[in-house]
Amino acid sequence: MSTPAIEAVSLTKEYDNGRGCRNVTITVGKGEAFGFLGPNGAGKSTFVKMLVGLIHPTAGSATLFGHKIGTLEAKGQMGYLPELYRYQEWLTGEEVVRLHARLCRIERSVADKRIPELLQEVGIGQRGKDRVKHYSKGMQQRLGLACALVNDPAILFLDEPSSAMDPIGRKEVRSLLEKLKGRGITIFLNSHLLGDVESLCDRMALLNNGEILRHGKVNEILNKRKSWLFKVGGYSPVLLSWLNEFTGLFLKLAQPNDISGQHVQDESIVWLEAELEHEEQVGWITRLLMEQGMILYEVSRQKEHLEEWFMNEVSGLNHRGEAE
Ligand SMILES: Nc1ncnc2c1ncn2[C@@H]1O[C@H](COP(=O)(O)OP(=O)(O)OP(=O)(O)O)[C@@H](O)[C@H]1O
Repeated sequence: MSTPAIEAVSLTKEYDNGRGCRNVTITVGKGEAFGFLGPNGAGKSTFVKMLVGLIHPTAGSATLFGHKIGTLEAKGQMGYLPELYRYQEWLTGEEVVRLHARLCRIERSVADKRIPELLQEVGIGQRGKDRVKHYSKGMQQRLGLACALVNDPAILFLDEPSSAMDPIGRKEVRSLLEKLKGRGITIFLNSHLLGDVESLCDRMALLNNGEILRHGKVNEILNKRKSWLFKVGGYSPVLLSWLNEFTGLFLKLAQPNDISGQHVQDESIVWLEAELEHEEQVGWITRLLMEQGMILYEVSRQKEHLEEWFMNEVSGLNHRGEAE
């Protein structure tokens, strides 16, 4: 088996106040995109800061491509966009990226070619000669992405990479990340933008109060809940109770906002929703509905989105977050 991009074993950072993150064990394969989710204060940034060598773990260990975290060998493999970034506002965008290139010991001729390309790629190609103090927050975040990419990293750590951007900027960053993933770069993404995690990441972990609560493949996690919708005519509440009693399932009326963009005019036409274990049950229900004289207009599978999954997972949890 090839060396994983990240291997963390019981990685722990306990701050003096007892907060931080505890016992995080994960493996991220080369070329994978990994999403790290959790409510505010769950410990996501703390974990990333340990991996990039900014803070020392209080217990456990981790490697990047087989190199111990914190070593030059590990740092040489990575690019990092911190959550709270701040660049020298008296420098121009180009100069900031050049400074990062020098810190990474990149030859001048290579940097000369790469810097304008990178600025172009992150969408501030026309503004490279402007001083950072004239950049908007979104442009500074784009600049941060260019800095993170300057050493052509094998792994990219991104802590909320588009938090300062408008919807257009976020969309552009999403496509850039898709492109980088396509080039084989491993991506570790801390994000509250669950749609981005859903579309980009292969696997994910959910952190709460510093500990991993769930982890796994994004599509497997989202496929676990198998909800189906049946659009039927000739509905009556009596028929619904009979159906539930007969099948032992829990069919219910779907709320209109569960079915985005679908408007039903006629009140005798409704959407029924059921969570089914097996796909064969769809045929069975369909037959029963028709046998009871209902008209079946449509059957569709309701895909759960990461947003709903996240809300279900964290609701009711005792989340310490930022509370005292
Ligand atoms: N230097 C520090 N000293 C003490 N406590 C800290 C320190 N840095 C973070 N914490 C606390 O550790 C916990 C985890 O913080 P962290 O920033 O890692 O969370 P996060 O999941 O990244 O949050 P967010 O989504 O808001 O960025 C929080 O309770 C935070 O207040």
